[in-house]
Amino acid sequence: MIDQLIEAIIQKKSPIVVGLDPRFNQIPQAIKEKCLAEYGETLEAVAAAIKIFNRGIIDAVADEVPAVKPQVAFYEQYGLPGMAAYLDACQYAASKGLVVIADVKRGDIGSTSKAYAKAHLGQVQVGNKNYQGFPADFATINPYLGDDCMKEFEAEIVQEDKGIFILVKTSNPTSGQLQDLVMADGKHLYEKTAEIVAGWNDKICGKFGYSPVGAVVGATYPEELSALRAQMPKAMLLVPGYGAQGGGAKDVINAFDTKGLGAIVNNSRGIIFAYEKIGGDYQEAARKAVIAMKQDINDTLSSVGKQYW
Ligand SMILES: O=c1ccn([C@@H]2O[C@H](COP(=O)(O)O)[C@@H](O)[C@H]2O)c(=O)[nH]1
Repeated sequence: MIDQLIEAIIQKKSPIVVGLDPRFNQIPQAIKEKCLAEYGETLEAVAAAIKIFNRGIIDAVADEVPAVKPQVAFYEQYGLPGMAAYLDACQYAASKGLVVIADVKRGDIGSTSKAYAKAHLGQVQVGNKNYQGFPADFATINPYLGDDCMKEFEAEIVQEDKGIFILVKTSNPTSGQLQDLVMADGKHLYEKTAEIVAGWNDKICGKFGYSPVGAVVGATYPEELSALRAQMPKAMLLVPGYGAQGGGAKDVINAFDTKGLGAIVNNSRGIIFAYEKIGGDYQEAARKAVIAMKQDINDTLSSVGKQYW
C-alpha cells in the first residue's frame, strides 16, 4: 500500500491528505436541517448529516488528492451511529479510489494491539467467512507501550499490504512535555521512537525506497521535522499541523526528500470547512482550498528544486 500511496501522490501531483474531521455545528445548515427533520434531534440525525457531508467532500476532492484521513474521535463521540458514519467514510473514500488513513492512534499490550490491527487493517474470521471491521489502508499508532506492541501490526502490514504511521513528534503545543524528554544517552524521547521506526524500516521497504512503517511528525516543529527526515530516511512522514494549527508550506518542506517524495501533509479543518472562510458552496470551497494548498506546497517544493513532477 505504501507504493500505491506514493504512486497516487505522483499521479495527482499532490502530497496532500484531506482530514475528514466533521464537526456537526460546522456542517452546512441545509444538510443539518434535512437530517434533523428526518431523524429528529438524535444521534442518527448527526450521523446522517456527517455521512452526506463527508461524501460531498470526498466527491469534491477525490481527483485532486491521493488520500483521506478520517479521525475516529469525531465519529466515536456519536456512539454507534457515529461509527456507522466512520465506516461509511472509509468505504466511500475507498470506492472513489482514495487511500484511507485511519487516524485511530491505537496501541496497547501485544494481544490487544493484535485486535486493533484486525479491527482497522485486517480481517476477522467468523466460521468460514472473513469480515473487515473498519477497512483502512493505514492506521496511526501510539508507540508508548513499546516495540512488541507495535510489532503486532506487522502481520497486517505484510499479509494484507497495509501500513502504519507511528506518532514520533506530534504537532500539539505540549508535545514536548514527554516527547522532548532527554534520555540517559542524551537523546530526546522522540528520537528514541524514531530509532525504532528506522530500525523497522530497514527490514521492510517498498519500491520507492519507503517503508509501510511511517511516522507522524507535526508541521509545527519544522526543525525537528528536518532532523527526523534525516534520521528516518525510509519512513514516509505523515505531517499534520498545516493550516489551522499554524504550519505553512515552508515548515513542511524539509519533510520531503531531495527528490520531493517521502511526505504527505494533512489539512482537515482548513479544507472541509473552507466554505466558512471563503463562502459559497462547501464542496466548491473545499476543492478550491485543496487546489490552493497543492499550489502552495508544489510552488515551495519547486522553489527549492524538490518538485518530483
Ligand atoms: O500530531 C498530530 C497527530 C494527529 N493530528 C490530527 O491531524 C488532524 C489535524 O487537523 P487540522 O484541522 O488540520 O488541524 C486532526 O485529526 C488531529 O487529530 C494532529 O493534528 N497532530
